[in-house]
Amino acid sequence: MPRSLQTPTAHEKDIHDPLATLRTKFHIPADTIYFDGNSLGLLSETVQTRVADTMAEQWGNDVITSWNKHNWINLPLTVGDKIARLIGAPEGTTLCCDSTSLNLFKVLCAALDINHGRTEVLSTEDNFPTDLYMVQGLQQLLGERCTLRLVPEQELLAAINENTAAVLATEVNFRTGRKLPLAELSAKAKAQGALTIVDLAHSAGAFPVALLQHDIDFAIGCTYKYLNAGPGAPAFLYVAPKHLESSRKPMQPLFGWLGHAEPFAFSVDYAPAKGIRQFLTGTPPILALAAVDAALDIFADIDMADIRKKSIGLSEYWLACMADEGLLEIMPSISPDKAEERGSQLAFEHEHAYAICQALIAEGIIADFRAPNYLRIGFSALYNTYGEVQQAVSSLATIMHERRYENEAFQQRNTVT
Ligand SMILES: Cc1ncc(COP(=O)(O)O)c(C=O)c1O
Ligand SMILES: Nc1c(O)cccc1C(=O)C[C@H](N)C(=O)O
Repeated sequence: MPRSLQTPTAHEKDIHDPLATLRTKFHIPADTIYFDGNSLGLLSETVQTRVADTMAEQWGNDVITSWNKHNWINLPLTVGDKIARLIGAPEGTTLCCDSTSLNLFKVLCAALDINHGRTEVLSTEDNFPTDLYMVQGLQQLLGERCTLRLVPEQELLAAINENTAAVLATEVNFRTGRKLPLAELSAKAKAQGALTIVDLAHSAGAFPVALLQHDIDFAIGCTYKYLNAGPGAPAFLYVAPKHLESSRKPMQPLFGWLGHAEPFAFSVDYAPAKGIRQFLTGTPPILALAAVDAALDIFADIDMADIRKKSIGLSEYWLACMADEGLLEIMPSISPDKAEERGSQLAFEHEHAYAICQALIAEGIIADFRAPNYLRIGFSALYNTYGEVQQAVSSLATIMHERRYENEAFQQRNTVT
């Protein structure tokens, strides 16, 4: 059925939005409409206050006693447990630490070790590059014990076979927004004796995830997108309970002292801590972790199903507005047509996508560009409104009709796009 605007209006949709009040928790920059929460989520007052307090009270006044007094030492685990609730993971299986890239390295090693008769990491050609680079780096280290096979995303399921040690899949494609069917992926992997490693960078906080239910072996992801924990905030890592329970030797090779069974014994030889703690490496970045902790508090009373519902509502409305303006013919969507097959973003193709994005930014509408020629729009159910969608698409229409992308100033490339 063709999408059409009809009723209710954006204003009516906003009035009836059950999540509408959450927007007031966020700092919305003046004269800005922000559709880039899929790259960097917005700052909330909750985070700002907690970081200021952690700095002034805990670091400032309680200084080193805070490791015990404020339980800093266990923050990667307590924050990890809060993330666990959003990704369908049980307590004690998730850590908040390091970057997504580093965490991937750790779980890749664990997966190859568990499935040690096999060497193949199977992934998609269009995966986020850092995921592929981490495998390539590991390959350099392990030689023949690690191989990488890349297939087109739509062939991933069929490509899993008896040689596959681990399937490495990003649930939501960072360019197209296509959402892979984790349940089917996991079932096929299990049937072939392969393990699953899932990158949830564009999933956590964007819609419900059910890691345990889908029997996923390992997961990683970041907290600075839909979880709004701030630029470079620590990432997360999940290991299925069955692997944590059955491990008899260190599961990963980065033997940091805080992953040791007794870090304050300061012994010469490494012995891994029990459970998920052994995936820790060095001293946690407390200020950044405090930000993640506070950012997660915003999700405490929210049903992730409501977030998903609104995210779909916003993206469908965006498409309806574009259809109404006649924009989909000149900049077609490269995202799946069915909302259930998308994450929380849309992407559109146009040869001048970069300049179009810059022209939008000049109007205070922040989206982003991804090479080679895609305009990406990320929807955050916590703070975006239907009114913003309407206004942004109307500006986009003006930019396209006036061909503002031909302006040279909008064609100058920045280092970070
Ligand atoms: C799918 C995916 N994985 C990983 C990353 C980034 O990893 P890191 O946190 O190590 O920079 C991103 C975005 O930057 C991403 O989109
Ligand atoms: N992590 C980023 C950064 O440090 C600078 C600029 C952008 C990012 C991103 O998160 C990119 C993002 N993963 C993407 O989907 O394109």
